[in-house]
Amino acid sequence: MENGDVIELEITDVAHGGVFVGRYGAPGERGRVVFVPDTIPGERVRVQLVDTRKAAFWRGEVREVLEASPHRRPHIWAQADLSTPADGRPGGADFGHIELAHQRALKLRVVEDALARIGKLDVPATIEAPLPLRRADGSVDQESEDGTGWRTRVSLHVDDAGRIGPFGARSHRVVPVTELPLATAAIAEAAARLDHGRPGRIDLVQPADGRVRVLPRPDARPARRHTPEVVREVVGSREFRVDAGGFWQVHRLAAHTLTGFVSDALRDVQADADGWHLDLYGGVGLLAAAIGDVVGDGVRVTTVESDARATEHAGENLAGWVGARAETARVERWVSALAASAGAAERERLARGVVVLDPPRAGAGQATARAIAGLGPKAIVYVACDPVALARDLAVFRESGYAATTVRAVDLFPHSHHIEAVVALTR
Ligand SMILES: C[S@@+](CC[C@H](N)C(=O)[O-])C[C@H]1O[C@@H](n2cnc3c(N)ncnc32)[C@H](O)[C@@H]1O
Repeated sequence: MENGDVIELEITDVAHGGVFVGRYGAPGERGRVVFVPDTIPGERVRVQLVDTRKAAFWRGEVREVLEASPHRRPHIWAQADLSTPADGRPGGADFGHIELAHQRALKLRVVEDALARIGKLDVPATIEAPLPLRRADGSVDQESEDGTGWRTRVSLHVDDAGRIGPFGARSHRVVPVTELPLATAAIAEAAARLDHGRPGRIDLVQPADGRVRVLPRPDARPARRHTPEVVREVVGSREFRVDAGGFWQVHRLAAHTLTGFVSDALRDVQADADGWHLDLYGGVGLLAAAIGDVVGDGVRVTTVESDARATEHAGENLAGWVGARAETARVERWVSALAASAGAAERERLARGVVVLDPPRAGAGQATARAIAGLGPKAIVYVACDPVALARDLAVFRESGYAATTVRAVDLFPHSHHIEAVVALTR
């Protein structure tokens, strides 16, 4: 077979990365794996092959759904629907054609598969929606019924012709759009008003004050950089300073939800004031604050983050705890330097402490995971945004004597394949 050929496939599974799996071959044979987006396990689809170079698998695109899954829905983003020609479909909502509850069942399957196949781990996993937030005035902020309107951060792109929009599905082609259903209403309105920009990126950010900031990030950067605006985010009764363009969780309920999940895990492992706790890949100190709230005023916690401005904010955000420190460093270097320099008293406090880590998509990696385990903390709480990287790191932690009892996934990215998970590990 070659690119352009059209085949019929039965879709049998979901894979990591927002694609689905069918096998092409004669009846009775295992057949060649074909990865296809925009479909659902159980569907029969007509697929055009778009990449047949590899021996192990091919890639295809759906041309027609012959037998639809009962979980198929009109796409949440009309322009991303299969009825739009492929080059006019925006990316970022690759599960938007699937009923919300079924998206979560599929994401759980991806997490379970990664744990079993890549991590060789037999750990049960669960999946939940973002936690509802009860405000001081008694009102409850919760996920919208259809799972839209959650993005408080959106990146759009401007191409050389001045077109503004998200990138297309699986491409770096700018696709102008008339709506942004995953964004908050205020961001969608601000995006609709954008009518020009220099080639590059435009970020739209809506912090807790509700006002949308438009942050142009042209490819041709100005010689003189301006000091970034600092905005305020709110989680429960706590405030966090963060650069408008700096890292903050994207779903409007994410910071609150992760604080809840991490606090539950810290209570489960009985984090207390005896230990020296670490918040690795700490950003502006969101999870260090969760440690402080669970452990109490006497907490000793250090947050480690590579971005100097984020660390500066973490220092201020955690100023209410005298035992809190914020350090700018790469985690891999900081942990090995600590391992080399810690004296007996520090080792003892580390052994009674908990390490919370929230690495970027690539995970901590083998060497860093091993070095973290080498510090010998009483427990590790891992916040992961990629199930495959999580499974790899959990396997390293298991070899180092740390076991997880459950993996608690949470859907902080509805209508996309992305998934977050929180895992508590003890020795
Ligand atoms: C997923 S974010 C988590 C931030 C924080 N826990 C939160 O929830 O707001 C990961 C953070 O790790 C930082 N980072 C990435 N690679 C790093 C490294 N090698 N060492 C230290 N920090 C790193 C990023 O700048 C980012 O702030």
